[in-house]
Amino acid sequence: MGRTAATDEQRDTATPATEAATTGSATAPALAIESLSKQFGDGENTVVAVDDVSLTVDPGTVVGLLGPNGAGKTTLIKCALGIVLPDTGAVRVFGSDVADSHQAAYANVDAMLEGARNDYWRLTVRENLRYFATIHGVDPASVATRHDRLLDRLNLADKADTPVRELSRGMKQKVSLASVLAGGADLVFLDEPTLGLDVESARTLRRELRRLAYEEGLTIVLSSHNMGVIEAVCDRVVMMTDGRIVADNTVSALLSAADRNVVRITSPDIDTALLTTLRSTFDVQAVESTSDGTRVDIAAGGDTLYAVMETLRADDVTIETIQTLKPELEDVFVELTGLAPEQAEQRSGSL
Ligand SMILES: Nc1ncnc2c1ncn2[C@@H]1O[C@H](COP(=O)(O)OP(=O)(O)OP(=O)(O)O)[C@@H](O)[C@H]1O
Repeated sequence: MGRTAATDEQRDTATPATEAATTGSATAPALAIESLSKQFGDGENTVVAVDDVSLTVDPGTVVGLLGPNGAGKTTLIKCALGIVLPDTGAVRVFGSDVADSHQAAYANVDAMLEGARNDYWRLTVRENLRYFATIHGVDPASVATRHDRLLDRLNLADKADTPVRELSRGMKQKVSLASVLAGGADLVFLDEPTLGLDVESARTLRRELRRLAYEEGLTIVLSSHNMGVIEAVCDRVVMMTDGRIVADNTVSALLSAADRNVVRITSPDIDTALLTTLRSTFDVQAVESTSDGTRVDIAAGGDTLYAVMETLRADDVTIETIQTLKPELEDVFVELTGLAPEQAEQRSGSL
């Protein structure tokens, strides 16, 4: 899977250092889920949470799971982690089938579920990192530099010797993430990692996730309702609804495939009669009065733009401004999941 969807934030942190991780010796996928299904309850109360899902994640990539509430994201992650037993299907982690060798398969895997993990609040930040490295079988002294860098990058260095209980909620969450990364796992699952963080902390965290993937070859599977996070951090987006995958591609490929090119035209000459004509001929999506005249948004895929221009010319309309609005990930999400736009807005607003 290529990294064609690099945002500015991604480019800031991108280095070629992890090419080996994605193309070199590690030939097995970091995660391979094959035909996995999981249902809860029985009879009339049966809920099919995950329905025949297959997914392969390459080492050193960041894959985002996006979907409305109840789509099956958490269940899929829990099945991948062996916390929930699937009804059917297989999970392989770096080539090891988790059914054959549970302990070995998960040796280099860690997770932060539901935006937090159980850090020890009486311990200091650094003690937590050392503790979680130890339970991963890593001598904390051997990863002290890594811990310093993590604390530094997540702006926690000056809190390193402070007990976690004395930190703000956002800081606690950053400690949770640092703890997940402290043991040097090669694959981490992060469920809503930026939930509840302020804008600056969320940005810091996104940057660090990108850096860890690009520079250190960390593989990240991340679930979030926040499309800004998904767009900034992920190489690839997997959209789920009703337990199934409805899209699986790079952000840029999803955006360019979206059939939602909208042209925005502003003119003082657009009157009610012309608006009626436009509405009856085209897909007029919004109309607004501005200081430069009336502003109209029209869906303009294919040759529609030419037809719109022709209609305006026939009415002697002088155009003040014209621009094309690019589709956003949210539009693709709405299109593929069948959600109402306001539902998607609520989701993307919850940083
Ligand atoms: N332990 C359980 N018992 C019964 N039903 C469950 C259980 N866990 C999940 N479900 C159901 O499975 C479906 C998928 O839930 P899941 O939590 O995986 O979705 P999700 O995409 O993570 O949703 P959200 O974005 O709200 O976290 C839902 O209908 C949910 O109610």
